[in-house]
This record gives sequence, structure tokens and C-alpha cells, in this order.
Amino acid sequence: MAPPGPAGAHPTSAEPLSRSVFRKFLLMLCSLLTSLYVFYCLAERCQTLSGPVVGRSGGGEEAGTPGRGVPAGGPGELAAWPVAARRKRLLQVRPRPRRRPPAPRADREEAGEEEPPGLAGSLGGSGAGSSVAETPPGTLALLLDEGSKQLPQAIIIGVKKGGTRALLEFLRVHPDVRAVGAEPHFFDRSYDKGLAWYRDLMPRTLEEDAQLLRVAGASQRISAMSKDTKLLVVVRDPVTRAVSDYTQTLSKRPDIPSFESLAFRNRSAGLVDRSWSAIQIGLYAEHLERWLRHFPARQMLFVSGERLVRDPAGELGRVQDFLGLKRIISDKHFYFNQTKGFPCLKKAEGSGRPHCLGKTKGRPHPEIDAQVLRQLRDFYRPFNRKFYQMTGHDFGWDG
Ligand SMILES: Nc1ncnc2c1ncn2[C@@H]1O[C@H](COP(=O)(O)OS(=O)(=O)O)[C@@H](OP(=O)(O)O)[C@H]1O
Repeated sequence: MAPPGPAGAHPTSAEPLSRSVFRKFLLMLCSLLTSLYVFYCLAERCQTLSGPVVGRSGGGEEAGTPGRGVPAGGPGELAAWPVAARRKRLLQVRPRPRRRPPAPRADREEAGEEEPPGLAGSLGGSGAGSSVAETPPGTLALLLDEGSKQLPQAIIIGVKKGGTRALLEFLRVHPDVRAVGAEPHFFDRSYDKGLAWYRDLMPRTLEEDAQLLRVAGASQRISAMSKDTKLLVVVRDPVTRAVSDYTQTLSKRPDIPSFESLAFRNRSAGLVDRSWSAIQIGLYAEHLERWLRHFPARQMLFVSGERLVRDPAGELGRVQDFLGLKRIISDKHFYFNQTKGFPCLKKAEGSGRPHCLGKTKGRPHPEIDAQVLRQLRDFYRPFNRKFYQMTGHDFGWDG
């Protein structure tokens, strides 16, 4: 006779059977869930689940800096991981310390603060011989691959005062472009730390600016990193660029000599001082020659700084095509801000609010003697012509 069951229970012969079916069902469910999880992890490269890949705060903004859309990059910003999970293309921009950083560069600009030493002199030293101008640059690098810890596949290499910031801010609007990774002057100052170190910085956010076009050795170094790196070169009329460069230095050191006296060795003889970096940077053909030793022309896109102002959507169309991005940034993203006198974004990346570049971008230039400007145009003409030939594009700087 079977022993009696627990008080209140009514054992039947069917009950042990249903319990074992239930246990089997539970086991199957568990193994199904486990395999699903493993499959998901493999598909999404597990690490995307473990934390943020792309530093972005919930609103994509720094506290107190609305509208800038600068990624924050700190830990715990879980809004970021789906970005990698969706195989976003990543935009690496300017390095920024992760904890209580000084305000990002763009924010400092808005707050009317000066750029820190080291930024003003991008392109290996420029601007009226000021000490800040001697500081070597970093880079603006574009990561166009999914996931983190990737080396950048495209880099903005210049030129200083060409409109690199505008390109960067506009490109960020693209949903397949994300600000990640740091570039703390790797190709110039920190190269000896090695590519692994550089790669390791990728997921962090950035603030430094850089234009590498003129930096000796940068072309070899980037090529050594990857021969396939795409290069974005923002160029602008070298005469206006030189004045812009001078304007920047003047804003920091109002006591510097006049533009005219710095630009010439002997003005009456029309002898331009090529050793002045504000002049030297504009010799694009010479700089490009060096880069062409390491990169084929098809890997470079020359972005017109003038067109970036006149027709930002058109120029961004070219950039998107070149980077293999879907053409998403268009006219509808821009409006002309009468006060600023420049195109601005209707909705900045991250904030969704209207956004113009900071006040150090698009500032008024001092008036320069028209004769001096003519002399400089004459000086640059042969270099410009050569540059047009090399790039197959007439930028129309020669009037
Ligand atoms: N949309 C928009 N708004 C403001 N400014 C714009 C814009 N598009 C291009 N520019 C031009 O960008 C010039 C600054 O270039 P960069 O960003 O390369 O300068 S820097 O080297 O990083 O300091 C800056 O030069 P300046 O006019 O001499 O200030 C601008 O002419």
C-alpha cells in the first residue's frame, strides 16, 4: 500500500508525471534562453552589453552647456551602447579628460574663454611667432567602423582656420557618425606610445583640435597605422586663411606686430616671408606633395572652406559620399544666422537645439591694406595653380 501523502494532499498517479514534464519544460526554457543569450552576445560582440562604447550623456550634452552636443564619455552612460549595437559609424573628435574636465573647446569658445596653449598653434606652429603657436597639433579623426577600440578610418588633417570645426560639427549630425575616442596628439606628440595605446583611447571623448597637413612625419605615421585611412582636408583661400590665423593670434596677444610687417621680409620689394607660419601653412601644394608619397589622391577629399560657408549641405554631400555614408545631412539641417553671419545647425547633434559655432569661429578680421592682399595673392598664385592641378579642382582663390 502506498504511504499516505501530506495532510490535505490528494496524490494521484498523474501528478509525478506532470511535475517531471514541468521540470523538463523548465530545463528546455533555460537552455533556450541561454543559447539565445550566447547567440546575442556573439552577434553584438558581448562588450557592447557591458557598458558604454560611445560616451554620450543622456541628453548628449555637458551640464551647463546646452546646445553643444559634445559627448560626455564618462562611465555609466548607458545610452551609448545601443549605438555600437546598431553598428554605428563612429566619429572620433577632440580629446577631453573624463572627469571634471575643463569645458570642452567649443563650450569655452561660447563662454568667451581662450583656447588653451597648444591649440592655437595647430599645424606645427603658426600665428605671428607667438609661443602658443609653437605647439604641435593633434588630429581630428573619424572612426568609420562599428564597435569600439578601432583605429580611425578617416582623419581630418587640416588646414588650420580652414573650417575644420564646421566640418566636424556638421558631420556629427549624421546618425551614423558618433563622437568617440580620443586623439591626444598621437601622430605628433605621443607616437612613441604605440598604436595599441592609440586604439585604447578610441572610446573616449575628445576636445582637441588638429590640423596635420603640414606636420612633418604625420603622413608616414598615419599610413603606417593604416594605408586605407581616408583623409579629409579642409582648405581655404590661403590669403584669407593667413589673415584668419593672424586674427586668432591677435586676439590672444594684441601687442603683436601688424600683419603687413609680419607677412613681408621686404614689402617694397614684394618679398613675402615664407618662414612665417601663417604664410607657410597656405603653401598647400608643397604639403600635399608629402602626403601623396604615402596616400593615393583617391583617398583624400579636399573640402572647400568657402563652400562650407556658402553651401554647407552641398559640401557635406560630397563628404558623406566620400566616407560611404548615406546622404542624410542636407539643406534642411541648416539655416543662415543673420547675427552670426554664418550657416548654423537647426538641430545640433545631441541637443536638438539650434546651434552656431562658437565665437572664435567666424570672427571679424582686421582690415588689411588692399595692396598687401594683392601682393599675397600674386605670391600664392603659382602654388594655388599647382594645388588645383594636383587635386583636379579649381578652388577659385585667384580672383
Ligand atoms: N558655419 C560656420 N560658422 C562659423 N565659422 C565657420 C563656419 N563655416 C566655416 N567657418 C570658418 O571656420 C573658420 C575657422 O576654421 P577652423 O575651425 O579650422 O579653425 S581652427 O584652426 O580649428 O581654429 C572661421 O574662420 P574665421 O572667419 O577667420 O573666424 C570661419 O570662417
